[in-house]
Amino acid sequence: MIHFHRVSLEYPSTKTLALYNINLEVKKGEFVFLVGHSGAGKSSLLSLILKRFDPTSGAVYVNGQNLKTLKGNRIAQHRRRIGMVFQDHRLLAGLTVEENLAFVLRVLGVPKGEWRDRITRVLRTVGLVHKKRAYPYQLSVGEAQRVAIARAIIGNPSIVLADEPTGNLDPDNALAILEVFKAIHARGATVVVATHSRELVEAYPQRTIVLRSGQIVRDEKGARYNL
Ligand SMILES: Nc1ncnc2c1ncn2[C@@H]1O[C@H](COP(=O)(O)OP(=O)(O)OP(=O)(O)O)[C@@H](O)[C@H]1O
Repeated sequence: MIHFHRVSLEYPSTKTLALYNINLEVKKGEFVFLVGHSGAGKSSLLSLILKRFDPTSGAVYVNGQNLKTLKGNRIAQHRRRIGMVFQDHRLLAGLTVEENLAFVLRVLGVPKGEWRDRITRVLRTVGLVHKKRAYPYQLSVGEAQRVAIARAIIGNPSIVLADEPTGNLDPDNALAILEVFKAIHARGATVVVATHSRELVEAYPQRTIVLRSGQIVRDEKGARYNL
């Protein structure tokens, strides 16, 4: 589903070699933790899957498609098939929870008649049906992050990427977020979560890829890892 073939990424502005010779295969339906020190290259790797950048060398394939060959509208189409969650929730402040979700459905071109059911379904997944009329400022940080996940999955993406999704949360809230990712995984999505949190990795022993200075230094199933 996601395939990196000898991928390196150098940021031209600073000549930083963020990723070096990455070979990686993530299968459909897999759950992967991406761990490593700050600056190890986790966000850069996720950015390549989204085609925010092209690699300096090597190739990134998603569903068999070399992302380098995507142009114009097909890049937008590619990104719409991926649900992305960031450390900060990035909800639209002037819109309620359900309006934030409806906004995505409009962009995706989903017929209006389906909105209410789709919104209720994702809010049920994240346990926040009762907050659908709340504005982001009326939510706790953990709730806002769960809405952000609802927004990422409302288009039924086959791939969900998360960059430090629990970075702003206390351990209990972080585990609540993990439960949501587990549910998404259980429904068959491919999930890649970049995290600093050892607790998260230990709470859900899955494939764990350790990046160090832009290189993969470990890639194994299980909770134990050293950075
Ligand atoms: N847009 C950019 N331009 C130039 N250099 C960048 C850019 N983004 C990241 N870098 C550099 O690339 C390297 C990898 O950064 P990246 O953000 O991928 O690491 P990370 O593992 O996600 O770190 P963190 O855990 O702190 O988010 C770092 O040395 C960083 O300074």
